[in-house]
Amino acid sequence: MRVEQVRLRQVRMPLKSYFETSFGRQYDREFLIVEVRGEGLRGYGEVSTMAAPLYNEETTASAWVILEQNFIPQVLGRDFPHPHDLAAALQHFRRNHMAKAGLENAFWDLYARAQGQPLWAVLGGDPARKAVPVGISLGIQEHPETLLDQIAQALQRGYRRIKVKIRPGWDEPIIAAIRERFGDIPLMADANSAFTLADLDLLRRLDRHGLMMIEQPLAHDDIVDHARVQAELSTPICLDESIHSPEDARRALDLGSCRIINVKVGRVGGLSAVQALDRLARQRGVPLWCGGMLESGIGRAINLHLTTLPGFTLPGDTSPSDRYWERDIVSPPFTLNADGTITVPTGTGIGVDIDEEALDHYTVTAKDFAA
Ligand SMILES: O=C(O)CCC(=O)c1ccccc1C(=O)O
Ligand SMILES: [Mg+2]
Repeated sequence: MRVEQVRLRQVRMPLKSYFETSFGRQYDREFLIVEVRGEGLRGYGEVSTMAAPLYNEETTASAWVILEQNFIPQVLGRDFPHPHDLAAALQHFRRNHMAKAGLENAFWDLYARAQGQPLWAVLGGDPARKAVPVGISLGIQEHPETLLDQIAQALQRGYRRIKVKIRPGWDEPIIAAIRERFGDIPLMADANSAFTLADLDLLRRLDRHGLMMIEQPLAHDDIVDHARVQAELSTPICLDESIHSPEDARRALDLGSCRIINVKVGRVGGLSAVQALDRLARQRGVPLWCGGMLESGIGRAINLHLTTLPGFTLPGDTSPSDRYWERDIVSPPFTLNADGTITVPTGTGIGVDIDEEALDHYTVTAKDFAA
């Protein structure tokens, strides 16, 4: 399959309500959509960067430059029999994983469409997973009552687990209040690196609440201190920010830095890396789940397909479109089934139709690259 043309778009979508984590409050999403064309077909990928380097070091602007100057010239006009071959052609470029994943995943979509297969099938997903169980990630609020109301609503809608964001000052007492009101619900907390080894006492207090896991309590670039904390806690630590590749995951598991891994396809550099992580996790008996970056319907579709890989055994952060957007860029938008699952699209490729009008509406800039 030859990469004949690439269209890069910078997109800005306002969130229905702000999303606050330990690193800040977001009112909208600014990211890139990559469209790859070949053999009369189009494939789509999403670059899940943020406008500022708050979650990781990439930004939407840096991803644009790297794609334009390095990644797109590397693949344009070339023929790749399989997406793994395109991934291999980008492998010598260091990091910039979200930019890389946007391009590689668009080619996966194109490849799957050319094969007449859904993305999940070419990835090696489990055909029995017609729908995947999902959870919700709830941001930091002005008042604890607001969060408790949101949890009540999420449970009523059928979400399979509740994740709440924590940071110093919005931590153990919040979890205690949730346990007090809702009892033994499937509950976890995500610190987005807001704590240090000096907070070990606080982490021990959190440990008493029987959480499913504590996500990324310590620094974004650490796997050593996390191992020390994991040795002290009975609650599994889940790493997010610290895992950039299957090799990072192997090292973290060897060190005992975590017992669960949050997989974000952008953070690890594309669907080929996700397949390798899935194999590693099954060998090691480590549960995986699909993380989220407040994706549009395109990134969301990709997340649903990859969650059919057999190592993904816990509910992910893939909520339905109306949790984030007044109008999504795919049609129909994703909805939550009453049993807390989202149905995996069945069409070829990512299996969703692009709402071109909505996509154009949200597009800030676009550029075409031809072989
Ligand atoms: O609903 C989602 O997409 C998950 C949201 C989420 O938790 C998140 C959103 C932006 C940046 C980091 C994270 C995270 O998982 O740490
Ligand atoms: Mg996280």
